[in-house]
Amino acid sequence: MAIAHILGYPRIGEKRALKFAQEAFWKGELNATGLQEVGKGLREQHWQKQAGLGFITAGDFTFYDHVLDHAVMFGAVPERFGFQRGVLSEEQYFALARGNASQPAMEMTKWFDTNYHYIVPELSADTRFSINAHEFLSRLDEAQAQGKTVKPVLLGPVSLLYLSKARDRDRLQLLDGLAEQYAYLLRELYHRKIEWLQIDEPVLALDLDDQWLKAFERAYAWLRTQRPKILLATYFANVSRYQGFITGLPVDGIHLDLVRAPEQLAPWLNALPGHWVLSAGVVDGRNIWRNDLRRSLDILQTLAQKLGDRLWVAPSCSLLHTPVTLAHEENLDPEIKHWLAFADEKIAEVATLARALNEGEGSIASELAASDAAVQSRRTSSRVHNADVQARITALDKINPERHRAFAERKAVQQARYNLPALPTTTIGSFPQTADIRASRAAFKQGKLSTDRYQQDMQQHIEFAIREQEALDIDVLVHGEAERNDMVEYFGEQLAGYAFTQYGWVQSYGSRCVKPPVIYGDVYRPQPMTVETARYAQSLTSRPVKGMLTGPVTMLQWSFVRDDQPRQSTAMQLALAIRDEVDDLQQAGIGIIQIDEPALREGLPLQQAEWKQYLDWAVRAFKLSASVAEDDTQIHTHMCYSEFNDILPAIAAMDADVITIETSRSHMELLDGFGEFAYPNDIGPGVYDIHSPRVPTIAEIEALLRRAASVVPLAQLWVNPDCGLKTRGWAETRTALDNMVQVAKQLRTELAA
Ligand SMILES: CN1c2c(nc(N)[nH]c2=O)NC[C@@H]1CNc1ccc(C(=O)N[C@@H](CCC(=O)N[C@@H](CCC(=O)N[C@@H](CCC(=O)O)C(=O)O)C(=O)O)C(=O)O)cc1
Ligand SMILES: N[C@@H](CCS)C(=O)O
Ligand SMILES: [Zn+2]
Repeated sequence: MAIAHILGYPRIGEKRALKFAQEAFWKGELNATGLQEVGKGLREQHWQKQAGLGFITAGDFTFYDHVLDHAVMFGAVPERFGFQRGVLSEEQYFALARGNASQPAMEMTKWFDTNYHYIVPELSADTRFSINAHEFLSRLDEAQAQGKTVKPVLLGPVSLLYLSKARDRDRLQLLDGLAEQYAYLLRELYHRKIEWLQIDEPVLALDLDDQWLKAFERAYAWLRTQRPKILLATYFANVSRYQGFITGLPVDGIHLDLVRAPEQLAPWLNALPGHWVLSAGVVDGRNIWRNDLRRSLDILQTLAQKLGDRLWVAPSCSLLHTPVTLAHEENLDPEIKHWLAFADEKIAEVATLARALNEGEGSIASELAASDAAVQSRRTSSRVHNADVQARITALDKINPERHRAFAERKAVQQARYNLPALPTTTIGSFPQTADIRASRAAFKQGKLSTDRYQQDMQQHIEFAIREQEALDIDVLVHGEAERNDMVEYFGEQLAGYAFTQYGWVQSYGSRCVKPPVIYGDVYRPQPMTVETARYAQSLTSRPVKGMLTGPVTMLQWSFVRDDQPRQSTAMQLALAIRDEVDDLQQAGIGIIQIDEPALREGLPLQQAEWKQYLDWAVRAFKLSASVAEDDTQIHTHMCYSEFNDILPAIAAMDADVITIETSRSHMELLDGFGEFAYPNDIGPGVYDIHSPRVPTIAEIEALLRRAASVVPLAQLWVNPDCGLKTRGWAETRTALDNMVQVAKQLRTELAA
């Protein structure tokens, strides 16, 4: 019997019940019991949806982040919070993720190459791991009460350690202490008669040195006896190069991502130990396309002949990265909707595939026919293919990706045009997305507010933001992005080749979600997207207002993308669409234009051997979008949420006139890279951590700016926050920016003296 299962299910609920409960709890509008009830209800719902599978998966739910939950479960709560060992209250748990009055939050960073962010465990020489699995086990009890076979999931010890940061000690020295605690937990699961446990070791997707590979041997040696059978789950890459190590581990099966890395199947089939199961991840857990069941079945049937009962069928990775269900999507074009599968539909797909293996292809005749029809319609639909876009792409080589003149000459003409002071101040684009703004948009979307009224509302918010910035005496203004639901979705809604959903939410971090739009066809820009708004904002002030665009790589990275052509082909189409907008903005008199690329680093392949190829096309896409700018049009770009030291040459090759980049959260660590690599153009290292409601003091901002000035020549330096301010409130934003401008002015005076 082939078994169908999933590696994990989205936690947020069909209509984001988790988000609303979390935020109500944080506002004091819901108590801890109420919050726990919402969690319990969601878990039950998620298990019911998995009822047709061979297992229901437990341990994948979290009230904030699963990496944080593991740190808490294994007793790695940072001492600085002063919490007593043992079970944390809900307030204490959230304090770790979000900070409290006395402590900043734990660090948050990107989960591999996804748009999900995890909380980075903080370790030190004093860390003493000590298991407290009360919550994990009580959720396991809940799952078992569903009357189904339960497969719990854990993040593995090596990945947990690798993803942590240790202040004053080599993390590997902490490995045995951690693995020992895992062994206690596994023993408990064994006594509870759990037959299979899934252990995720996603770091196997990365380039690991010998030390880390040996860490697997050492950690898993603790897990040899008195434990359930272990399915070692890998995803996001080909892991066959570590086969020698992996097959030596005391586990009982492996999950492979056969969507991202189908080429690893053959080597694995040859090397699979005789008693291991193979969980074949054939349904795409990172994208929303309906599975081509016939194609999957071809692969699976060959596997089944060889493996028999040792074959499991699964999505490629946890379904955390897909929206929950298509069930509530009423506005999607029916043809396009027919091409899609969200988490619930993917569960049905793996169940269908397993049924075909167990009961014969005839048992899924109607599902196969529907899948064939969807494949055929997507392949031939006129919605997908556009001759004009193809013609432009064919002629791509005729577009010069370089600006007309070199940076130094451009800088001179731009300075002549704008006459900005030394250390110019600016912000990154968004100002607080207030409840007012969101309520207007919600009313507009529900048809309760006319287009005219909505636009008037947005203009009022824009005018408010402009006046605030003038009062703060900022040099280069922004319109504040009030009209944007999201920096990617907003453009996706206006570009041809894109579809967008009503409830296709995916968790980004904590309670924050994004609704990635879907690129289903050739992308082009039917009409200008931001020109009227930019023109309006500029009409309100004599100071320059930056036009604000999302760049092609970020549009690609934060959308669900076509799987019927290479990513880079879609990136070039996006680049041309943005290029058209840059040109229209400059024709409309907008002389400073920011093309945001926060996801450029995130899109970097997980394995270094593939970096160059990616960076070549990603940088080219950005340059194509920007090179239409005249020399006196100043192109800014912005990056955040990542560490950039390893790609500084590629960032420099983008040749933006100014880059504003997140640095304050990491205490300007980025600037260490400047020792070896002198960034050639202007740069604004962030001096205000916008992730925290805490207002940075003048002294803090000054220290950061002085640190920046010790590495970057003053003539190249801009002063700005780390990122946009959409998640902040106006009161804190105003004070923080006031402090920032004061510091810039003070340093300017010092310079002039
Ligand atoms: C910079 N970041 C972004 C990433 N990815 C993106 N696609 N976009 C990004 O900006 N990745 C890295 C980071 C991640 N950071 C964030 C930060 C903040 C959010 C966030 O605030 N998300 C919002 C949803 C934003 C949105 O789409 N808003 C819509 C709909 C608002 C809504 O929920 N409306 C309610 C009713 C209105 C009300 O009364 O509030 C409803 O529809 O029910 C809009 O503004 O129109 C969030 O709430 O989670 C995400 C990632
Ligand atoms: N312009 C965007 C960039 C976020 S990364 C903003 O300010 O929100
Ligand atoms: Zn940003």
